[in-house]
Amino acid sequence: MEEEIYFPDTDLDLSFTSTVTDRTFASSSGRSSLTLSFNDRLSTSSAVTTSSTSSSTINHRRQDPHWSAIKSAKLLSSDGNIHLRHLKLIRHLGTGNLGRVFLCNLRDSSARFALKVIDRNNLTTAKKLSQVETEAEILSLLDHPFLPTLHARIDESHYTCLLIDYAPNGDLHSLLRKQPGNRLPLQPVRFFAAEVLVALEYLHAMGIVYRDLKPENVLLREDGHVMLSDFDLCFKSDVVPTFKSRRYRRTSSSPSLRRRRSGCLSAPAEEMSYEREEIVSEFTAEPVTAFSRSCVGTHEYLAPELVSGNGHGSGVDWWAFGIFLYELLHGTTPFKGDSKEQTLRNIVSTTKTAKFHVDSDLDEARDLIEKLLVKDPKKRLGCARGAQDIKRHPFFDGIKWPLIRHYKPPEEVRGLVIKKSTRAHAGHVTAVTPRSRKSFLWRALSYLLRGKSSSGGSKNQSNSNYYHYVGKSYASRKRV
Ligand SMILES: Nc1ncnc2c1ncn2[C@@H]1O[C@H](COP(=O)(O)OP(=O)(O)OP(=O)(O)O)[C@@H](O)[C@H]1O
Repeated sequence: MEEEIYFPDTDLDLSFTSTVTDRTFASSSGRSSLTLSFNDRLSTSSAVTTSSTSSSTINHRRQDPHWSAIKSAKLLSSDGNIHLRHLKLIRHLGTGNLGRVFLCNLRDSSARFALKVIDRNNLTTAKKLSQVETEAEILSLLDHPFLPTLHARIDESHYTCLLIDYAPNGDLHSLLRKQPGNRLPLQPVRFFAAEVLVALEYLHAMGIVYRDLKPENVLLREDGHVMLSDFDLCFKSDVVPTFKSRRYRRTSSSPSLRRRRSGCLSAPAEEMSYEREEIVSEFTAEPVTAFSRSCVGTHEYLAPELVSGNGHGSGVDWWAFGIFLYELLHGTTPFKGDSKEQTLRNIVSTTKTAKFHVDSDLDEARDLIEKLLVKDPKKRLGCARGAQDIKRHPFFDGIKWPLIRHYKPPEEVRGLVIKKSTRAHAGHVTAVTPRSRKSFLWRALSYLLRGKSSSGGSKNQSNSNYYHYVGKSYASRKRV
């Protein structure tokens, strides 16, 4: 039986949070985020304030029990806001740089949340206060299935508390440590990487550069889908969205053909490659003009331009995405040295490159990682057109991006417990209803028929709807 801790109704001396603010990592790695400089922004508010955030306006979540619980609690609250007295603490989940995180639920409700409690009296530097404000500000902007929702911000006495979605499956780093060789098989890697990519794409479209991607910050929801966490190192800039059509030509080979190549069913080399040409309409919203000189992040994940301190933009997230992919597949990071200094030297060295396992199944992963771990950010995949180009890499072939939240999380991963009964209701994740499935199949079929009757190999497709993918599978049957 878990011990229940209630917030006092009147007494605001929440002494349970006042013991430590020094970082004691709950995560298994102890790899800490580094902050060498940051725009200091002081918050002077000390009054009791409670802000209800996006949850009151996010109507597409009305099926979500968390959303309903928050709504009911607000209705019953005398001032329409959530206060600490409405919450029941269940247990301590972990301690970070800024404060402690607790599992809690609303009184008279079974909906569980994570509560990040920051004791402002223990934040000794303006930089830390600024990070709290950054985290709260970024969280308040988010509305995405792979990112947490800020249900309420509660400022009482010297505490700032952020009530967010709870991720009961721990973090990806702890999950990796449970796998043989600390690495995951290819399919789960594709699943987690695709979801993280979509979350980064959304952040970038909002002008947010994340700067702290690592498996420790990829939490896993009850339904096995990801939830990025930790936004205190983010920076925000303007985004000028563009919409352009461009001719896109690609030659690739399918995994099944690669397998045949090595077996007795070996096909002639020219049959291995597919070439397809598409005219794609691309929506790009990437903070390409973002610029910061702050050196923040986690050593093994720092991009060379971050280490050298010459200024960086959103490309640091694509570098980190390359390191992330490498770590999921290899169980370690590619530039790790004996000391943090050596790691940084390896990152900036022009001669040091990532070493890969010799495994033909990893060919496409290797190619993608190499394109992401290009030391010059101008030549790095993703830096010109953002996530679009990464999504098109053969490593992600076959993924129907618009349906990504409906993909089944990998069940064969050791230590990942997916609660099936909640899959259709957890957060934003809803099952494809029979009706929508039917209409999807119908529209896919009619598109296919239209595609067959049209002449020529090039298709005018938008990558922002599923027609693109139906068209792609049709086109990929053609060999040149
Ligand atoms: N929404 C959540 N659901 C479940 N566990 C969480 C949640 N948020 C945080 N945690 C746990 O609490 C710990 C502390 O989280 P917190 O975000 O404060 O710090 P951190 O991730 O260690 O990073 P930093 O110190 O850089 O902010 C995490 O390691 C994680 O295990």
